[in-house]
Amino acid sequence: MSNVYSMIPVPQAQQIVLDHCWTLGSETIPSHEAVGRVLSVSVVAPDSLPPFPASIKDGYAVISSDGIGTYNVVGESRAGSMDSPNPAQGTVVYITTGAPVPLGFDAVVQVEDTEEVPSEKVEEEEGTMTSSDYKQAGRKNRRVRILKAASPGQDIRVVGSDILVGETVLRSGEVIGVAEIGILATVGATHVTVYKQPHVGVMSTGDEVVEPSTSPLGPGQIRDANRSMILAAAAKAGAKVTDLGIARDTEGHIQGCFDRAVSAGVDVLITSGGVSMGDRDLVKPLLERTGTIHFGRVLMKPGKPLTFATLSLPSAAPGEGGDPSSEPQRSMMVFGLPGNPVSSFACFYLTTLPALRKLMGWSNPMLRRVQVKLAQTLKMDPERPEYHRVALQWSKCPFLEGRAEHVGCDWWAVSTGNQISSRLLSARSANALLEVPQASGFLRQGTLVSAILIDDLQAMPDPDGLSLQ
Ligand SMILES: Nc1nc2c(c(=O)[nH]1)N[C@H]1C(S)=C(S)[C@@H](COP(=O)(O)OP(=O)(O)OC[C@H]3O[C@@H](n4cnc5c(N)ncnc54)[C@H](O)[C@@H]3O)O[C@H]1N2
Ligand code: MOO
Repeated sequence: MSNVYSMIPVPQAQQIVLDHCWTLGSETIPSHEAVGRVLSVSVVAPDSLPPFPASIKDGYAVISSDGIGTYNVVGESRAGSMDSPNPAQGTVVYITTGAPVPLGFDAVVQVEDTEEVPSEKVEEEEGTMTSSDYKQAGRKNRRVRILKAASPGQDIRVVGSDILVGETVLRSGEVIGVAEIGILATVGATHVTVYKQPHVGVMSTGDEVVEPSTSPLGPGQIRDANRSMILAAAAKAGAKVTDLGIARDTEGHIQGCFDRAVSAGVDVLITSGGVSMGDRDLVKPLLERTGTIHFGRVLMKPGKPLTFATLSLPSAAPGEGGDPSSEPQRSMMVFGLPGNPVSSFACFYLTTLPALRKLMGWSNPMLRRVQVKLAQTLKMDPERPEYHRVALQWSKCPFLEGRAEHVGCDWWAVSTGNQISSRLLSARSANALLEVPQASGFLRQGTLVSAILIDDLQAMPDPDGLSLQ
C-alpha cells in the first residue's frame, strides 16, 4: 500500500492540511500571559485616553487670547495632582507633561518659550539663590513672561485623542505581540479571551535513533535530532508540547506512542522517520490501518515522503448527566515527517506550522513570501522543486563590488551550502526557504526568486559561515 501514493505538489498538500484544521475553542487568560496568542473576542476601550485634556509639554497653561506678556502664576498642575485655579485673563498655571490642563485654559506654552520674572521677595535674595532655589520658591507667587503667543489647543492632547471610549483597540483574530500587551494594560483589560493552544505531541521512530545524551554512540546509532528540534519549533509557534519519546521500529512500539498521544489529549501528532519505502518504514502502514492518509508523497526536495493523516478518536467521556451526542467527535492530525533532519525541518515549516497557526486562530496562517535576489548561481533539480535553505541579507550587490552599478541595497539570498537532507547545518542560520523551481539547468546569480520566511530577519547569520563574498 505505502508506495501507491501519488506525488502531489506542495500547494495542494498545504491546502489539504488547512482543510482538515478546525479552530480550537476559546479561553480567558491573564493578559500578561497572552503574547503570541490570537484574540477570539475584540477588545473595546472602556474609557478615553487621555481621560482629560493633557499637556504635551512642561510649561504654562495659558489663555491663548492673552498673547505675549507677563502673567501671574496662579497655580500648578502636575501629572497626578492639580490645583483648580479660577481661570482669569492675565493668569497662567505652571504645568508638567501629562498633567491635566485646568478648565478655562486653552493652550500650553513650553517652558523654553517663557522667562522667569523674579518676584520682589526673590529679587531681594538674588545673588544667593540658585535656579533650583527659584523653582522651590513657591510657584504661586511667581510671575512669568510668555515670549511666544500660543494658538488655541497648542500642546494639548484632547480627551480621547489617543484612544476614544468605545473604540475597538484590538480585533478578534489579531495576534498579541508586545505592543498589544501594552494596549491591553492601557485599557485596563487584565484578562483576554483567546483561542486555545493546540496540544502537539512529538515522537521519533527508528531502531538506530537514541537519546541525545547517549555517549559514546553504539554501532549504527545516531542521536535523535528531530524530536528536540520539532518540540522547540512547535513550542515557539505557541503550541503546548508533549514529548512522546522514541519508538523502536515495531508496530507495537509506534502504536504505543500513538496511544500515549491520544491519552494525553494531543491535537497534532508529529512523527519523524519510517515513512519511506523500507520494510521497517512502519508509520504509513499503521496510519493506513488506524486512520485516513490524505497524502503520502509530496513533490518537494527535501521531504518527498511527507505523510499527512487524520485519526478519528473516541469522544471525550461526557460529564455526569451529559448528552453523549452533543460531544464533538475528536480527531487528531498526524504529520509523518521524513527522518532526514532537514526534511523534517522543511516539512514542519511548509505544512505543520500553517496548521498550528490555523488551529490557534490565525486568519492567514501561511508563511510570508518575499522576493529576493540570488547571491550565487544554483543548479536546479529537474525532478523536484527545491526548498533551498538560505540566509537573507540586506546588502549591496555582492558581485558588482567596486563597479559603478554597485549602488543601493537589496535582499540577497545566500545559500547555507551543501543541501543534502541529512545535513542539519544547512538549516543553521537559515531564515528562509528559497523556492527553486523544478527544472533543468541553472538559476543564475542575481535572479529574482521567491523565498518563504521561516524566521524573523533580526537574527543575522554568522558572518564567518555565510558571507556574500
Ligand atoms: N527506495 C526509496 N528510498 C528512499 C526514498 C524513496 O523514495 N525510495 N526516499 C528517500 C527520502 S527522499 C527520504 S527523506 C528518506 C526518508 O525516510 P524515512 O522517513 O523513512 O526515514 P528513515 O529511513 O527512518 O530515516 C532517514 C534518515 O534519517 C535519519 N533519522 C531518522 N530519524 C532521525 C532523528 N530523529 N534524528 C536524526 N536523524 C534521524 C536516519 O538515521 C536516516 O539516516 O527516505 C529516502 N529513501
Ligand atoms: O526528500 Mo528526502 O527529504 O530528499 O531527503
